[in-house]
Amino acid sequence: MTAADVVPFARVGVIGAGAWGTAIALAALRAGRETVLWARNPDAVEAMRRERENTRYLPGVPLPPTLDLTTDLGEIAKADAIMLVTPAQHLRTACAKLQPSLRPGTPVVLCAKGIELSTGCLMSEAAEASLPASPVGVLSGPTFAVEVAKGLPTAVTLAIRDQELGSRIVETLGSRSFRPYLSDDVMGAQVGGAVKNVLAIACGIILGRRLGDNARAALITRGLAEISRLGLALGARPETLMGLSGLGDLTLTCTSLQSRNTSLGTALGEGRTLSEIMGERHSVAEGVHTSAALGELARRHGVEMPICRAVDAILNRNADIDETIASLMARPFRIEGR
Ligand SMILES: NC(=O)c1ccc[n+]([C@@H]2O[C@H](COP(=O)([O-])OP(=O)(O)OC[C@H]3O[C@@H](n4cnc5c(N)ncnc54)[C@H](O)[C@@H]3O)[C@@H](O)[C@H]2O)c1
Ligand SMILES: O=P(O)(O)OC[C@H](O)CO
Repeated sequence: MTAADVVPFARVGVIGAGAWGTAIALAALRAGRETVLWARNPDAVEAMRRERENTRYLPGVPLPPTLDLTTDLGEIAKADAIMLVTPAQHLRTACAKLQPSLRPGTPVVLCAKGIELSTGCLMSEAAEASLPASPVGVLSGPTFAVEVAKGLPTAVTLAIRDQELGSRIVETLGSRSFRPYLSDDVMGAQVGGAVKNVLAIACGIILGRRLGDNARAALITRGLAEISRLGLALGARPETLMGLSGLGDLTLTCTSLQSRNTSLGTALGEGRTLSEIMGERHSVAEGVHTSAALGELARRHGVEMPICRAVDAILNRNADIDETIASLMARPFRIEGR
């Protein structure tokens, strides 16, 4: 089958009008699709309709009049393909609310990056349990929402088991500025995106403590080793972990203060407390929850993740930053690659 034979879906529904949901809706519109964006808050929908801007989560980016906005999940369920873009901890509830009106066979593409705290489930595991009649895919990669929303060049991984369906989703979302690469490694496409948020907090701490560029490069590299160990234990393919959703997203997130996880880590490193930082923010920093979920998941699979464990200890068990860094550096010397 050539690209010319692949028929894109006509109508895309996007659940979640945070920064990323809004940016994905704009990418779908730019690709030429009818697009409807769902937000749970009627006042937010009213404000977006009136101002043609998502002033709370994606200020400064105009919303074209062709973007439909709704609070009715029934409207979303009529779409041919659905993008699910709530924060990771709310994904299961969103699936449960969507399920009664969803037509069997409608693909649902998960865009959250994280691990469910209450169960240790990756996003596809949580969604497949709630939506047994829907093919579930994953979209992940190095993607700051504002850049996608403005149409700056971006590439992502789109992973789904059914490759024919995957090709249709690629055609549906792909454009001259948004380039999805198709994969069938659904597990692999999620691991990098979830773990990099925790590693980005660690990189931020290093920035905030002014520990230097060497330390950050070491952390990114050893962090990639942690992603790889966990990914392989969960059945991911190495090339996925080295691709856009793995190495690509790790590189982006750990090297930019645009990242909410990196900037949260920086503030921690500068001496602020987690509750102070969280009290000033309304947008999500997924690494906080995922760091707590990762410990148990890694233990269950016999995987060593010392950097992620250190972030969890600092965020969730009040560990002292300098002592935690000192104990990471005091670990026994190792052979690289093992
Ligand atoms: N922003 C980005 O650049 C970006 C890029 C790629 C992936 N992601 C991922 O997408 C997911 C969403 O991130 P975001 O940037 O859109 O977040 P955001 O902080 O911009 O917005 C959060 C959204 O979640 C909604 N929300 C809060 N509680 C909810 C609940 N109980 N049920 C349903 N919705 C709820 C809010 O109303 C808001 O629309 C995260 O997992 C994030 O890691 C974000
Ligand atoms: O701002 P962050 O840290 O949530 O990162 C956003 C995206 O995941 C980057 O790919």
